Amino acid sequence: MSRKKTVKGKAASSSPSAGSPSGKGAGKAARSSPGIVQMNGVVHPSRPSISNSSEFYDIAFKVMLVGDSGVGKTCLLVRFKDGAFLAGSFISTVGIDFRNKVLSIDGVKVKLQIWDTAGQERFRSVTHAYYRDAHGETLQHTCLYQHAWLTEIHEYAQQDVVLMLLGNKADSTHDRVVKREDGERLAKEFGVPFMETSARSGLNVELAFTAVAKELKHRSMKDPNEKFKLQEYVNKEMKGAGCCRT
Ligand SMILES: Nc1nc2c(ncn2[C@@H]2O[C@H](COP(=O)(O)OP(=O)(O)OP(=O)(O)O)[C@@H](O)[C@H]2O)c(=O)[nH]1
Ligand SMILES: [Mg+2]
Repeated sequence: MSRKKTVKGKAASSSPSAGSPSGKGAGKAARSSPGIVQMNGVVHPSRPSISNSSEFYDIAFKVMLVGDSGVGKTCLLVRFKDGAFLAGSFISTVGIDFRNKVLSIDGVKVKLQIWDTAGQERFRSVTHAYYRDAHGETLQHTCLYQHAWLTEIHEYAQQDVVLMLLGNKADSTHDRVVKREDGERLAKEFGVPFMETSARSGLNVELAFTAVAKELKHRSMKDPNEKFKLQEYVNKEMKGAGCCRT
């Protein structure tokens, strides 16, 4: 199989240890990501950004993180990409940003281009424009609004998009808003896989993205000898909130 090279955008090269990853901030500075430049939250067409860091891959997919503001989308992405937790004050994402990560799935290099969207209502029209090309989506939920998010995905995303519902902040009874049973019930209602995650402890973060990558790879390669059931895989691999998987 021929290998392609991935070029990361500027967003992928920023350091989380700086405390303010790309995609966060007051929106004063211009930053670039593929095809867009964000300036004070306004999106303008542009050329793709150039970076000297690259990695080979076989297939690529676009995954979007969507959900209410403050549920931990950016922290989940930073945990997955860099293995770090963004402690400190909450800085809401302005517009949209992305990071690339290449996973090795059953010997195939799968590149996930993960888009971190802004949960704030005022950026919703920006997010809508990105749904169309997304192959996978993960949702984080704080409350009953998930019905609205799922409805929105059905309206704007491709019909066969891979969905995963995540209940983040499983490490903290204080910070979490939704009980596990409620998350499970909602996921069942919509027929999507569900798992609890924690960007702080790392619980199930790798698993969430790997499961989506496996499902996408399985669908795209259509290997009749390979059987993969997303929900079964998640149920088998998932760790409880009491555990410490990172
Ligand atoms: N306890 C705990 N706190 C978390 C976790 N994930 C994120 N947080 C905290 O929740 C706050 C919001 O996290 P973000 O990742 O910035 O939230 P977001 O969903 O990206 O928000 P928007 O960019 O506004 O859409 C921050 O103060 C984080 O430190 C987690 O797993 N556990
Ligand atoms: Mg954010």
